[in-house]
Amino acid sequence: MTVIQTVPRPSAEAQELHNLLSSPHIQALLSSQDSVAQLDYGPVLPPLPDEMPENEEAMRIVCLVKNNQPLGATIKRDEETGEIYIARVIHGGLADRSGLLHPGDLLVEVNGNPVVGLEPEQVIQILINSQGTILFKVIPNTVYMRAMVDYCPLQDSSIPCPDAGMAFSRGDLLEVVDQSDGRWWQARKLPCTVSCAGLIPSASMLKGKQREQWWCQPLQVHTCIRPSGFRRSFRLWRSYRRRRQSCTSCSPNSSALSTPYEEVALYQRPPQENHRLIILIGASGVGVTELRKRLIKLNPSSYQGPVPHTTRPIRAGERTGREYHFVTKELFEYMVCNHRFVEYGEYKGHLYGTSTDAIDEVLKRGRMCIIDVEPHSIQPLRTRKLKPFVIFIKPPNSDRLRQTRREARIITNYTVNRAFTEDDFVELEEVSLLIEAKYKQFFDGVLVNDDLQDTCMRLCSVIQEAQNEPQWMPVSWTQSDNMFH
Ligand SMILES: Nc1ncnc2c1ncn2[C@@H]1O[C@H](COP(=O)(O)OP(=O)(O)OP(=O)(O)O)[C@@H](O)[C@H]1O
Repeated sequence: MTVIQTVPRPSAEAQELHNLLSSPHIQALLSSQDSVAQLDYGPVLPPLPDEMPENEEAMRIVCLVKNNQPLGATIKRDEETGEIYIARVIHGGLADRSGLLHPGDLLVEVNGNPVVGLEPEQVIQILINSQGTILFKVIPNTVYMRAMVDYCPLQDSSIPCPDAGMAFSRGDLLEVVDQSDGRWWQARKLPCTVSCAGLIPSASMLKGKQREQWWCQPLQVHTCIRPSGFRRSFRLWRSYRRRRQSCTSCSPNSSALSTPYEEVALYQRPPQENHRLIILIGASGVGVTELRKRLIKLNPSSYQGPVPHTTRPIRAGERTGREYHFVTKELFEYMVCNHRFVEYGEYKGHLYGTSTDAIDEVLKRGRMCIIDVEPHSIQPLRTRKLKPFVIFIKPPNSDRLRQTRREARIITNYTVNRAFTEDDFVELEEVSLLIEAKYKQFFDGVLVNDDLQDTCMRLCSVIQEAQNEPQWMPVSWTQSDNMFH
């Protein structure tokens, strides 16, 4: 406009341009553009506090600009702990529109004032007294769950919007960010790569689906793993294994109807607490016994296996409590009736078994107890007391498996000790896939047993991490005694 004004005789086009630019609409548009370009809009949010909490993810800092509207959230006090929680978020209110405050969030500070122990009225007074902006520090009510089933939104006709759904498979760690809807939750998969959450069915919804499926199927698909695929060796403490031929996958209380999500929390074992039980799982012949043996040999003062019980007569050179606990048949059967065994079986007319007491004995001595069990024995061992850490031992790829086991010997029947055959390898690979498919939700770690020495070292460090670093485990294992009966 300035340039046009300085032209002595502007053309018709220049005149028209001048008229256009001086119209009120264009003037308003230009003025807005200038304000935005100069960041000339307010109010200005204060900078984030310097002292950020160490665990940044755990704490959320919410800054809201106070206007004439109410905040649109109610708070409540936990009478036992004195903690203040967001009770409700009123739809359409300031808090709701911010999307940053949710029911169940723990309120830590309001404008720098710690609120724990205060009466809700006192907290409200702080809000009333504050001017301009309000700074909240909250611990979000995030729930972490381990998926115990597989889910695919594209195969679910009941999902309101399949594109908004999130697929997950057993063992995945889910951060559930919204449980306000009884049927559809919102969650992210961890470790989180996308910030946008997806829809997943709620626990009750998924349970309903499982029940429906179970009753609708005319015949249950037989998914059990051939018993012959399990441990075949007949060595010392596990010689009883062969008699275990149960099929647990086809019974109604199998994983098909188990809880679809397991709430988990990060837990660090306090140094004074017993070590976690280490469970090794793997297809027969993959090297579980070998690894376990090597680990114990490497550091016998740290690692130990439980001493099994047997009814077979004691032999010369053996000592009760060392090779076995030698007991009578009556005592053994009494222990079976009282569920004292993790696993037991019969071999050549004698009973053999691993008892929970034998595991406790190792743990009480301050050592790490390493056991290997059939996969279906994992579930009964998953207790708050033992806090088991399950490591799945996997074979390497086909070529490496055959290469590395060229010199290896397997004990297949009684005392026969022979080289691996092609059939052994095929069976090992098949069974390994089946175990992984059916039990992977229970695995805390997976190790590929390629080079033996290398696997042994990795096993060692995984176990150290399991004992000394925070790990995800069921919330029920982490709660204090008075909350958990
Ligand atoms: N990484 C490896 N490289 C070479 N040989 C291995 C490796 N891991 C294990 N082996 C050998 O393979 C054979 C079978 O291993 P192991 O006895 O530990 O199997 P397992 O998983 O305990 O099965 P089972 O209970 O049926 O005996 C053993 O001779 C062992 O030394």
